[in-house]
Amino acid sequence: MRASVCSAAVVCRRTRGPTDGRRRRAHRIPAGGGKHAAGGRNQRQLSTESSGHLDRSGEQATEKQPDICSGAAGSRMASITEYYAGKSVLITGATGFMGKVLVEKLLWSCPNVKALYILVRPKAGQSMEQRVSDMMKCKLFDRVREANPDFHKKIIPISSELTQPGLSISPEDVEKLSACINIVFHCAATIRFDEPLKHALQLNVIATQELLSLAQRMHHLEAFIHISTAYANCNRKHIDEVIYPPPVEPKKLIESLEWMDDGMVQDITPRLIGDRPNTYTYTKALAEYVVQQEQDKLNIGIIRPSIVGASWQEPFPGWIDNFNGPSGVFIAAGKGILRTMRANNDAVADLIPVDVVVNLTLAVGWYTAVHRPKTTLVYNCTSGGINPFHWGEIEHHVISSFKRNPLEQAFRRPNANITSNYLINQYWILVSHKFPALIYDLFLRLCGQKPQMMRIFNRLHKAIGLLEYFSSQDWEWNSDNISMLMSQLTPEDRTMFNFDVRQLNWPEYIENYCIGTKKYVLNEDMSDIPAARQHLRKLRNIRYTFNTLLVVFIWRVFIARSQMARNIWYFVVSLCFKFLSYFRASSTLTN
Ligand SMILES: CCCCCCCCCCCCCCCCCCCC(=O)SCCNC(=O)CCNC(=O)[C@H](O)C(C)(C)COP(=O)(O)OP(=O)(O)OC[C@H]1O[C@@H](n2cnc3c(N)ncnc32)[C@H](O)[C@@H]1OP(=O)(O)O
Ligand SMILES: NC(=O)C1=CN([C@@H]2O[C@H](COP(=O)(O)OP(=O)(O)OC[C@H]3O[C@@H](n4cnc5c(N)ncnc54)[C@H](OP(=O)(O)O)[C@@H]3O)[C@@H](O)[C@H]2O)C=CC1
Repeated sequence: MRASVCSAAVVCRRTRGPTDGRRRRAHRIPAGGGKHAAGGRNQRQLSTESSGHLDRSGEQATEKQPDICSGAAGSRMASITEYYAGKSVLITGATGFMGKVLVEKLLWSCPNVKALYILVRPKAGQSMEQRVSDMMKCKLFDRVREANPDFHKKIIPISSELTQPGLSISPEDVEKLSACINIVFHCAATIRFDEPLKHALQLNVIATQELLSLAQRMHHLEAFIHISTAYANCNRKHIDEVIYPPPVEPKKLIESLEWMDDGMVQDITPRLIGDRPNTYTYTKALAEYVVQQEQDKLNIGIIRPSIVGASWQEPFPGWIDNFNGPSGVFIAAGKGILRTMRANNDAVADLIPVDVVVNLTLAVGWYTAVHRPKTTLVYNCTSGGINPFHWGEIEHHVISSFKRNPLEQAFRRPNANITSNYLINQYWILVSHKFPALIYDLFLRLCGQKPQMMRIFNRLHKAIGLLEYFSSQDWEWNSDNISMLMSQLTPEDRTMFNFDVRQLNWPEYIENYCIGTKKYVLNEDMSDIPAARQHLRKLRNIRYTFNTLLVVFIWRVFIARSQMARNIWYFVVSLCFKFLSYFRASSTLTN
């Protein structure tokens, strides 16, 4: 029994589980027809688990798993903060967008967490140590740094390249992790939509399998939390909190791809992914299945966030550090480059702030470890069913926000036209993207510079093409498990680990999101806004002048070629003249 696990909770052995008061009141959680009963797992696995987890080689781990539960009447569950006190946590993908926010929130809200082990690889000429040190200097960690300047001592980097056998973790590190880790959060993945299948499979599926094997060697593991995506099953319109049968048995796919060269894999990829739009969603679906396969040996929770956006509240509103998902679209629109896109104005834009996902993740870690649900619980972390907001509304708020807080050196004034009609979109691409790009590149050539706008648009069209699948249709996610989890939290936890998106004010969120892209992705200074506004005014005047010249030019061409155009022109001019004379005469009379 580990007294340090939590001060207020009753710490009890698993063998006591089923007879324990709170556990007997098993939660029946509706999840797409499947029944999950918290506590039931104890009964089912009593004989194995009361004598410790089996490791991969079948040897029994020496120590029994501690279990926290509310036992006798009058005792209470550990709060989330209390639960993480004294715990050692393993995080993959900690250098990524979501991982960083998870690390920050753990350090902030669970200051007594014992250690955060993070799997990191050297990258882009930077050593693992250098990367972690840079990460901790990031503005995201300001409040943590202020509260505890030594916070970095809790972060223990472990060198790991997830695509390598055994995750390329040294035997010493494996020993270390096996001995101390209590909770695993698996966030690492390739989230690229154009990832070759072999690589996506390697990282999203095989690395997950490797991590699960490592987890089984951890003597004190209480929960394994896997981050999936709400779009893993985007080939369905209604998505329950269940794991659907995989499109193919992962083991068979892995074996088949092993002997194929890259060209062959590329050829069969469309056939394999079928009605999914990319290798990302396909491999994430396979990963869910792979994770679920271990549910008899591990306490597992799966979180499926939808489109993860900037932070809503924590550590401050609008934190974002990448171009993924909608962020790149917002920036391109704010720069006045992107002016048309295929999206359904009336479809729900299922954005979810990153801090909501992280708060839910920590709550799921707590719930999975403390309640030990009988089977893997899936949490659809979405906003559309609870507080819907639509792409048309997003477009309106993004554009108006960037007009109020413009980005520096915009190409054109922000203005957008989203449509679900292919032909209309093609028309606007021609008129609003290609034509201005051609003119600008011509201008650059005349100035002796290298043309660049057409190249930028080609890249943008490729990126947008990959996103349109998600912005052109609606999905409906069941989120009963989220509601169930919320009902399990104390009022304090509900505030500190807030994942209730009913409170989210979308226009305010979008405004902060746009400002966040300016400040943290583009590193632009807010003090430059007056100059940026001045630049937009200049662009507007250029546009008016250009439009006027264009009309005059076209009209001149018509007049030169058509008698009818000349007649209309004389008629309009004489009409204007008559009006002017009339107004002059009437104003002379009144004076
Ligand atoms: C008309 C305007 C109206 C505005 C309002 C309407 C809004 C509609 C928005 C619709 C958005 C829909 C979003 C749906 C997202 C669904 C998400 C599903 C949820 C998930 O589970 S996963 C997370 C999402 N994943 C992604 O978003 C990844 C997508 N990205 C890619 O797959 C690749 O990046 C891409 C697009 C294929 C490009 O590849 P490549 O050309 O190789 O470029 P790199 O990625 O290597 O990037 C090079 C360099 O450029 C930067 N970059 C990337 N994207 C952009 C961008 N859009 N604009 C500017 N710069 C960009 C990137 O950071 C790299 O910079 P470095 O400095 O690192 O070199
Ligand atoms: N962003 C989104 O909109 C959504 C994300 N998700 C899921 O959330 C999770 C986190 O996503 P997000 O933070 O946005 O993704 P990021 O791309 O920002 O982060 C990915 C993380 O995985 C790590 N990683 C990738 N390849 C390797 C490798 N070969 N070896 C070691 N580490 C590696 C990256 O490390 P490095 O820094 O070294 O590259 C990085 O830390 C993913 O599982 C994703 O599927 C789900 C729904 C939406």
